[in-house]
Amino acid sequence: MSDFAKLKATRKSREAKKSYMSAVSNATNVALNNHCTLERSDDQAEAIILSNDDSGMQVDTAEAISTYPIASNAAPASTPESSVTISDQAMDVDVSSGELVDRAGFYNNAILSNLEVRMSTEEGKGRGIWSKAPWRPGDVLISVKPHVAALSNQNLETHCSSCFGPGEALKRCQSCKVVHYCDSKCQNADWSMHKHECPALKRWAAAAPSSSDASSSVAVPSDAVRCLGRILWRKQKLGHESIWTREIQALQSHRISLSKAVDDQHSQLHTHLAHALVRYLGLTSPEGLAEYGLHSAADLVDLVSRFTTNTFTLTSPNLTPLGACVSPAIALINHSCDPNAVIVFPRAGGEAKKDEEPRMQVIALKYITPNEEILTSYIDTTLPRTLRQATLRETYHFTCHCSLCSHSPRPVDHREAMYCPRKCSGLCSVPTEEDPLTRCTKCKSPVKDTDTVLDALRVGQEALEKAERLQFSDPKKACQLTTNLIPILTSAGLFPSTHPLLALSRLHTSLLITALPSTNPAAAIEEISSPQVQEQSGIAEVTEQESATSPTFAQQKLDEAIRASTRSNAGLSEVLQYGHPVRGIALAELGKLLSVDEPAPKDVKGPDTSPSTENTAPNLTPLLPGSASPNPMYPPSGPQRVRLAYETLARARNELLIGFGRGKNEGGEVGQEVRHLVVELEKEIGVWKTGIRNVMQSMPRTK
Ligand SMILES: C[S@@+](CC[C@H](N)C(=O)[O-])C[C@H]1O[C@@H](n2cnc3c(N)ncnc32)[C@H](O)[C@@H]1O
Repeated sequence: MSDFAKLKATRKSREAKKSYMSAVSNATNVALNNHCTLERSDDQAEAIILSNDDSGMQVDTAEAISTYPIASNAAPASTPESSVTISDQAMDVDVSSGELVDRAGFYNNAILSNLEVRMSTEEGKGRGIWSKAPWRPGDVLISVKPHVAALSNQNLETHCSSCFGPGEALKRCQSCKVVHYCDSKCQNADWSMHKHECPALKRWAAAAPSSSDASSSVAVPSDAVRCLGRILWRKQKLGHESIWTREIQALQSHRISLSKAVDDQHSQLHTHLAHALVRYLGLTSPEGLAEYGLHSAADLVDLVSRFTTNTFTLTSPNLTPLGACVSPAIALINHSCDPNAVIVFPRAGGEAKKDEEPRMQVIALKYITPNEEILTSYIDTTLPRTLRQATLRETYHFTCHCSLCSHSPRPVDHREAMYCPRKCSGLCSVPTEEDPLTRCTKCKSPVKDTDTVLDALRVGQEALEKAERLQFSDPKKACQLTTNLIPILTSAGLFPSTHPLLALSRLHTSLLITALPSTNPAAAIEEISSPQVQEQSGIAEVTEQESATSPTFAQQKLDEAIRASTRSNAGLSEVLQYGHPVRGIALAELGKLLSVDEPAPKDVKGPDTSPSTENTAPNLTPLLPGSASPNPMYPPSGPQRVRLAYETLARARNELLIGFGRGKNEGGEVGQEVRHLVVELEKEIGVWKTGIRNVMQSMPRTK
């Protein structure tokens, strides 16, 4: 076999790339925040009959929130006016001194070795976790199985409800027909919970308006309601004095803040959850709640508030949101918009360690010194300060004073920046309604056309919200929106990491990847030439389809996805810390796209014989310097593309080794997969080099 043939053979052996593509396509909705944003499900909460009785138990939580006083055993964290309630039954804060007293003895156990729980000196911040030792980026600080977890409704059929892994041949519970498991081992592991959940799910479905349609959204309660159900059943089983229960009881609650804002969306969500939970438990009278240790409506609201304040998004190893979970130890970590740690679910142990899943880990993102507080971000830190602050206030009831919120990055925050109007290569802050005057920080030229920029920002935000809503129900329309809006924002001069341009670029990338045509030529030919298709669709349609499955079309779409992914990566690298898991996943996604066999490569001039650039960063800027226009020569084709794929994946691996943990973790499931790809590409590049050397040696020497 000639070297060229060998090369082609290597390229063919990368057929497994189709699975890379499906892996890539799955990352359509990467979670940027660890804490869970809970949504209402259409679960007939309104149908619950609100009852008041003499015992004072009331199921209408909205009213309860404003009516009921603080439970007498609740210990305010700092001052009596504090809106924060922590540790009632756990009694771990001495009310008079405000000191943390670990009476239950559960915080400083093995989970927290080289870490400790302390009371924050900052007003209202409550407890937090501090480091007792130095840590390096990529170190695993905490590794636990959550106390409870539940898949979101859309993942119930595609993932195992015990180990939370994906599966193609999952087995459905015969009785409730809702949850699925890999096998009987997974089912047995979940049985102690599911035996309570199963009849509750059946009861819920039977009461749903169209109970015949088990897949309808009203037939299954939301993940939040199912998680809350699991908390109460487990609490009942283990006893109210067990450490497990006391850890849940010790979670921080914001019930009092809710009472001050009964009409806001967040309070409505609480009311809705409380209603739905009562119904899910099948309770007909309020006394029924007592068997779960809830003796007043205030207790119920406290439980829901603890849950919403301390719930995390359970994600796949590529950060796709899968559901919700609660871990009291990890929930002790306070927030910063510039965090030194992240929370991930790396699934690093593969099949062999499946029974330990889902494993939730806190990973150091930066060097951490002893006596430094461990801080993660509850929200998307690519957002500008005003949006971050609004989300934190609304959902977590505090004002963030982290370094990023107190001192805006100088000279310009890249989350709200635009290019100099005179293209001097400097940047300006984007204008705002309140502060329309802005100038280039380098040449001091003012931005004159502020209305155009303000309009672009406004329509960009509206389009983003609309496209996010449509991304699953009507992805084509969502893609149309992102395709139309991105050029408007870039021509207004916005910097790639500016909000909402970055968010639109990321959504656009994931929509393009999901819509990629099959890159398998065999499949494409089959679709074109199938007589059935020809008969049914008529010639005109076949021609249309032909173009949609032609290699040239596939190449165009692939290149478009690569350009979009490159633009997203360029934006993310401006605003996220090196090694942030979102950066690692986005880079891996780009590397995989670049490593896909080109369906219709451009004229391949010959192998890239340039020296290895393993340690240099690939050029991820498809933009012409100082402007928002894409470089028309990007992406490269042939061997240059293979080399770029190799460099991008090698760089992704380095970042994944931080974001998903070094050592045994090996960057989690995605990091391990990327390592295999890097090795394959290295071999391929080696074949190119050998081929070139052989060709050179066989050529007659010229004097
Ligand atoms: C998940 S809990 C964190 C642990 C909590 N401090 C405790 O004592 O249980 C989230 C709550 O902690 C408080 N918190 C977290 N980060 C904060 C910060 N940076 N500043 C002020 N309060 C914060 C807020 O009350 C927030 O709702």
